[in-house]
Amino acid sequence: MPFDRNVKIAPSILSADFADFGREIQAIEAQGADWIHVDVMDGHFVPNLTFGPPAVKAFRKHVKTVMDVHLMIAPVDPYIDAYAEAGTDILTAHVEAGPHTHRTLQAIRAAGMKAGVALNPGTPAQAVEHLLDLADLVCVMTVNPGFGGQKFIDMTDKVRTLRAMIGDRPVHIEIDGGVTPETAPLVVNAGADVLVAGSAVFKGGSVDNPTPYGDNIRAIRMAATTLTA
Ligand SMILES: O=C(CO)[C@@H](O)[C@H](O)COP(=O)(O)O
Ligand SMILES: [Fe+2]
Repeated sequence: MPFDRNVKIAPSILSADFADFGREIQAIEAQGADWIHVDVMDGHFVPNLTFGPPAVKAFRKHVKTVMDVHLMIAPVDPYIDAYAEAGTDILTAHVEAGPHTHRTLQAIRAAGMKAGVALNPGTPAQAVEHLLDLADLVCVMTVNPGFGGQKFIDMTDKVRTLRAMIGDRPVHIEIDGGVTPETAPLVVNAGADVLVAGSAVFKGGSVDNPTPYGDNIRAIRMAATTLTA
């Protein structure tokens, strides 16, 4: 698969109807989602609990695009094979989740997935500098992880630093948290190419009325690709 530098919108199903994931995934893909973002939380690394490998495997049956799994768990390594087996395309682990992220990223690739590394807002870009040859994606958190619907924390300078560090390597920069048509241009202008959005995509719509999902995705994409440098 050639490296895609265009802006991609990855709706987070954390904001979907938890009783209807299959139809929600179908609806957002039909409405223009590029990737599907799945937030895995363990109630330990973050103060919230969501899904594990069996649920992710069930989502896979509905995902036709790219399944982007964001692990907010510690430890990570014992679960890597289960997420590969569940059909994950991109598996992202936090650099704060353990002392051996280098080994974790190697194991993710060895299991046949693309490897991502995420940074909390308080973690500097330099924390992942030594990992850039092992990563396909760097996820810059623009909220403290654990919940959808939080206010965007401006990490524009970190994104710019990372894009310069990455240079010509084929590494995506994903932004996660508080992405809206107002905040998207800031981070895309700084070098991000993947925008996770939960509340801003799902607001106003439902599986029986999915048109607002498409309107919301288009509004973010339009704002993000109309740059004001
Ligand atoms: O990883 C997380 C939160 O920890 C995210 O993926 C959120 O689910 C994004 O939600 P919004 O901030 O877009 O509502
Ligand atoms: Fe996420």
